[in-house]
Amino acid sequence: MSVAEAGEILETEDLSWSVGGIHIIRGVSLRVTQGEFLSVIGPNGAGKTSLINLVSGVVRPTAGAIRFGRTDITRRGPADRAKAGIARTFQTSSVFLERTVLENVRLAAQARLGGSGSLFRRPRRNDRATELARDALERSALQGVAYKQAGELTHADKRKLELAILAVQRPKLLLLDEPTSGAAAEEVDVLIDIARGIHREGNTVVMVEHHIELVASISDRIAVMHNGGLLMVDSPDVVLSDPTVQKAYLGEGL
Ligand SMILES: Nc1ncnc2c1ncn2[C@@H]1O[C@H](COP(=O)(O)OP(=O)(O)OP(=O)(O)O)[C@@H](O)[C@H]1O
Repeated sequence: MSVAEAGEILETEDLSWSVGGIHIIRGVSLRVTQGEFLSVIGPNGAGKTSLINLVSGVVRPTAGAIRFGRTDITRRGPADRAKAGIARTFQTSSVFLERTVLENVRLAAQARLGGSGSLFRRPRRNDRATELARDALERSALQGVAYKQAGELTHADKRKLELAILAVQRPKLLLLDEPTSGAAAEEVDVLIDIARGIHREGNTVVMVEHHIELVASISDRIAVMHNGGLLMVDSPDVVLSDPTVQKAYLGEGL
């Protein structure tokens, strides 16, 4: 059965990445199902961000393959992968700091709707892109700062804006690398709720995140990384009750 028939949107096969003779990712074979919320956990330096970098095309593997649907994307660059429908959080280049929050999300909406050379025209109150943008702002708890310049936002609001921009793009696969990092405790739940909302709209999400309880509450499956390899991939219940995982998160190391 092909990957697409099995309902898988992403498959990494024996994926490895070395830099200067150091093995950072070691033989990771992972399958992500269409519509799934998969979280990636693991100790600092386990290789979680590197895996996201490999899938989004920021770095190229030294061995192994990556398939997106039926297509082998192993040798494709990040722009090509983005076009194919893979989006990730850290693409700060998609945030225009001197434009308002609403304009930023509206530009993303307009790009999705097939806007061409008119991206910078003045937003009209009732056009479709503005409607989509307002909706995304509401779901991301950003209505109150819609007319603020993106560069003036608090850290947490910037993270919300990144999520709102991604949400409005409706990517086929959304890669979230620690969407709550640097956010104050009271904002963490809000950010995770936004991620949950994006998933509920039918998006496939792969999220790297340190807040284990939140990860467990939101994920269909959890992948545990350690030392560049994949330790296990299973349901939150199975993963969190695993003695090795418990040991790792109690700080005793593996
Ligand atoms: N470009 C690079 N060159 C050399 N080493 C790198 C490079 N990128 C990552 N590493 C190393 O690879 C290892 C894995 O890093 P990575 O950032 O993927 O881990 P992580 O699981 O995301 O960690 P954290 O939870 O701390 O963000 C680390 O030891 C890191 O120093």
